[in-house]
Amino acid sequence: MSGANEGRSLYERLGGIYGIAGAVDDLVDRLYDNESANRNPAVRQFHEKGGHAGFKFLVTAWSVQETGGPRVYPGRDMRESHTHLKVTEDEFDNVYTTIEQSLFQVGVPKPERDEFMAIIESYRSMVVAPENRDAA
Ligand code: HEM
Repeated sequence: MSGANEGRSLYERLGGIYGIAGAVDDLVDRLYDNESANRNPAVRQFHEKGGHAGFKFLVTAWSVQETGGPRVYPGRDMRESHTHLKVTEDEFDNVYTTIEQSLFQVGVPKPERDEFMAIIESYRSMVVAPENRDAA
């Protein structure tokens, strides 16, 4: 017997554009208000510039593409867009947990949450600055 999810991409199981955009809407609002994230001066400076709507668009498009949806992401790659922020492992963990909270908040079931979080984890080494990386 085949499972209910057989053949359906993570993108489809997350509810496509509407589902993903809804989760990112919640996530970006949390991140902009996240005091721990804002302790990083470069992150705070970016957040103080505003631009929530554009950032939501970029993160939605990235997530759509990464989960097997249409290739719509027009932004920079993960290394290029984070190098200047000098992200630490702790800061990555903080954002990771915030993403998980948003997925939970908008009702994404555990298997899809776990699958999405594995994608996020796979980008850790590109987002955390080389000088801040824990020895493997
Ligand atoms: C795997 C985890 C992450 C993903 C998928 C992600 C995704 C993105 C995307 C799609 C962009 C836009 C790229 C562009 O401008 O073309 C971006 C930029 C940015 N990210 Fe992340 N991010 C991650 C982790 C983090 C972490 C851990 C932090 C902070 C601690 C962070 C803070 C920022 C900031 C401040 C920008 C704007 C940089 C600028 O334009 O000056 N991100 N991220």
